[in-house]
Formats: sequence, C-alpha cells, structure tokens
Amino acid sequence: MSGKLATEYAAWQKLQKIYDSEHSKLVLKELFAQDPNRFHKFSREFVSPDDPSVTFLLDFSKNLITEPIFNTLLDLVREAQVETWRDKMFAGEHINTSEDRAVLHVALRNFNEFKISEAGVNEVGNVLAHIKEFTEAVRSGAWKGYTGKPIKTIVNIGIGGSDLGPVMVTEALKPYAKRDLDAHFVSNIDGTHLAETLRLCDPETTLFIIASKTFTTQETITNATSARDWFLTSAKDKAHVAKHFVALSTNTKAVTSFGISEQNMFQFWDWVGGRYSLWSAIGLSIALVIGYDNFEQLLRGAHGMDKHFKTAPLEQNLPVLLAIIGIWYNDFYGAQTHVLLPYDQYLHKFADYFQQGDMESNGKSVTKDGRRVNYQTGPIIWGAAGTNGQHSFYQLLHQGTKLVPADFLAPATTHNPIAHSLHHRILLSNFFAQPEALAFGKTEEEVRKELGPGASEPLVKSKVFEGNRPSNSIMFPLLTPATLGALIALYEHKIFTQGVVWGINSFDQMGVELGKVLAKNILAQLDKPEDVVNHDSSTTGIIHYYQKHRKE
Ligand SMILES: O=P(O)(O)OC[C@H]1O[C@H](O)[C@@H](O)[C@@H](O)[C@@H]1O
Repeated sequence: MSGKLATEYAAWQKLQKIYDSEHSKLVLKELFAQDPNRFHKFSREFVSPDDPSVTFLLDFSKNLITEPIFNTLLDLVREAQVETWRDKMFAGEHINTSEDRAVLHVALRNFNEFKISEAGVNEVGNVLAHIKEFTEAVRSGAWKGYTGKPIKTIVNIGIGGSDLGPVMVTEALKPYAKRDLDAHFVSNIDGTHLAETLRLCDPETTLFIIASKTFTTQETITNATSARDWFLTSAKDKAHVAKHFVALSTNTKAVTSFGISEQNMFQFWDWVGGRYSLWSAIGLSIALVIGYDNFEQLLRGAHGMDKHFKTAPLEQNLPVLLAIIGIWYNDFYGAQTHVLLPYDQYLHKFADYFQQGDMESNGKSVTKDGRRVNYQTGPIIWGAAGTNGQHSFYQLLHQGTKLVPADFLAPATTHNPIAHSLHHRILLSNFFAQPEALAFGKTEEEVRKELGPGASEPLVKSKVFEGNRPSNSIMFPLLTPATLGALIALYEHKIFTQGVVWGINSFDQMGVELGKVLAKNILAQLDKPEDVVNHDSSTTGIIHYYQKHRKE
C-alpha cells in the first residue's frame, strides 16, 4: 500500500496482460498433464513453529495459475509492500488510519513474544488470568447463583463480532465442551431470539454475558436490559445481578451505568476490532464452554500462524498464497464470490464467521488515501458444511455460468468415528471427489461413451461438465483448539494481505453506521402516521402499511 491504486502497480498491469493473452489457454487438465510435479510445486505443508502437532496441508495446485502467474502475483504483493505493512501491524502502528487505531489482535495471543508498545498490551495477561479464574470458578461450581446453586446455563448477548466468533468456535470445539453447561447466544434484536432462549433458562442457574466492545449497540443493550428485567422478575433484589451478569467491553463507564460492577467486567481495548475479537475477553463464553486450557491452546495455535505470517518467505507464506489466488480470480477473472466448504459438521458456522471477517474488512471502495478504486475489492463470502451443500447449490458450482472459486477444508480424523469411521470415509471421499470433478469435469466424449449410441443430443449436452473450476484444499489431522486457532489466523492474515494490495483500510466499518442512524430516526416516527416525514414514497408507504396492520 504505497498511495497507489492497485491498478497502478507494474505487476498488476503485467497480470492483466497475462490474463488477456493466456487465460483461455489455462486448462487444468492440460496443466496437470504437462507437469507431473504440479502438486509438489503448488502445495505447502504448514507446521506451527511452536507445536509440530499443529499442521495442515494447503493444496493450491487446482488453480488456474502457472509459475509465471504465481511469481507475478508475488511481485504484486512485494510492490504493494505487504511485508512493510505487516510489520507495522505487528509493531502496533496505527494502520487503522480512519479511526487512528492500532490493529493488534495478534497481541492478544502473543504470550509476550513480539515486542509491542501500545497502551493496554501489557494488561492482556491480567485479563487472561481473570478469564482463567472466573472460568474455573463457574465450571467447578464454586461460583454460585443467588439461591446458592451452581451455574448450568450461559447466555452470551452480543452481535456481529461480539457473537459470531464465540458461536463459531464453541460449535467447532464441541468435542472439548463441558456437556453439562448449556451455552446459548442471543444476537438478533427480534424479541423472538431472546424469548425462545429464556424459555430454556432458569434464572437461578443462568449467567448472562453481555458482550459489546462499545456497550452502545442498540440490539445488545436492549436484549441485555430485557434479560435483566426477566431475571429480576424472579430474583427481585438488584444486588443479585452481580452473580448473574458479567460484561465484556472496552467501555467501563457504560458497563457500570448498566449496573454491572467493574470486577465483573472483562476488559479489552480499542485496538481489537470487533470481527477480530474472539481472542480477547469476547472469548469468555468459549473459555467457559471448553475450559481455559483449551482456550489458551486456541490462542497459541493462532500465535503459531502469526509467527509464520511474520517470518515465512512470501512463496511459502500460506496467508499470502490464499490472498494472491483470491486476487487472481476476483480482479482478473471477475469472480464475484468465494465459497468456503468445510467437510466437518463442527465447522458449520465457519462461512458465517468469515462472512463478517472478510466482507466487513474488505467491502470497501475507497483507498486509505480517499481515492475511488477502479477494480474489485472484497468478494462475497458464503458457504455451508459438506456434504449438505452438494445437495443444494453445487449444481451451480459444477454447471452454472459463474466462476466460484472454492476452499475445501477437512480433518483426516474425525472426533466421532461411528461405524468404524465409515461415515468419515464417505465424507472424505466427497471432499476428495468434488474438487476433482470441478477441476476436470466430464467431456462430451465421455458422456457419449457412457450413454451409448442413440442418446439424444440435449441429454448429452446436459451431462457434460466443462471442468476447469478452481479450488484450494486444506486438510489437517484433527480439528483441535490449536489447529482451529491457526486456521482462523490463516484467513485473518489472508484478508489483511488482500486489503493491503487493494490499498483499503480493512479495519474500519463505516458502512454499518448509516443504517443504525436511519433506524433510530424511524423508531421515533413509528407511533403515528402523521409523524412519518422526510422519506421517499416507498419507505413512507411501507411504514403506513405497518401502522395499519400492527396489533400492539
Ligand atoms: O461489540 P459491539 O460494540 O456491540 O459491536 C458489534 C458490531 O457492531 C457493528 O455491526 C460493527 O461495528 C461490528 O464490527 C461489531 O462487531
């Protein structure tokens, strides 16, 4: 990021030329036939510098790249000075320029290794100690509710980054969960979310965790207030709130004025972005569910990836590799989306999580210097756990008109080896088969042979798979806390790298502000039709319809 638009880099222009002259010749079937070494050339094994058991394979050979393309993409990363910006991030420089903030989620999982001087960084250890102490008290039953009973249910109330990370990770690490502690997550302002959750809770044994960086988010504060009202209907005495409500926030003043004391508050800092906050106090619900030691393993796994990202040469650097492949499709092939396909039921929230992680970070159209980009930035992220997706949207992936680059992820070993791992072998056979089918397809000739003479032409055509549809495959031995930590950090740094190349600020989120302001204005106009002013006829018309039909 050098003040230039990405299109002004020499490497970008070279890539455009290569694309224009060669893309029609980039055929995976031929590229593999020409080079028996292609898998070795375009795959890497990650081994955490901290723990050799944290390892995975990234196979990116099924991509529409050649060595010259690969090298030019790396030149682009060099020209954009990704390494300089990476070092600035790790050093605590205020690279989030619009908010004048450091970007230091890496400091939350650093365990004092990298030297970072930014206010708050030396308090990380104290907060972790607080999380440890509190988690152990709740899990052991030493922490008692207002009638002397131990906590059986936790309810995290938060939204966006204060919800998605804890939801995704507690689902992903269920095999490590304390099964007699129920965990619920309430995010939506729709009263249904809270009401349906409270039906499952007993006020005497429920702990509410109010998770909000700012502690001003309308959804969270409204849900928290209603949860406290519900609790006080049974508990009566406000003093009991202290045993049943804790807060995770950077805003001490707002937390204490809500009625939660400072000792029941877990602090974090403005240099932790919401969508990068599961490693901070926002991870309290994770630590409660899987235990502090496993939570620390998650952090240590991410730290291993941080070290790799900070030190590995670009051509070996996994986040950089994912980033450049994404740029190739996003900016030269015009791919609009990127699909995440974990073949692991425990990762069923992975795509939801990175929908915020990626789209809130890189969904920007103005560079840090205020220039309008003349190229595509962040892709639309979506996905679902395999094999479910195969029976839903894969038809379009295989035979539709759109190019959808895909990441396939899977563990070699399952936590649930039922039927002697038969289920897992079937799952994995799909995980292996799908990228193969996408890449190599099925020719007309093969279809004709299969159908035999006399097959109708339309039938033959409908059964042809063009192939040449690219994907990455990521495989790891087992989904452990540390492996998950490394995987999340892998994608975080991919997003960072792409943001630097595109010249945008990946760490603000101005785009979510407008909707908030408009909704507040409208809330004040909902009572009477004559209050509905200053809107277009469409907005006015819908509000009037609501006012006519509402019951309460
Ligand atoms: O934790 P908070 O402050 O309640 O914010 C919750 C969410 O609000 C907005 O949607 C954005 O700013 C998100 O990045 C954030 O995660």
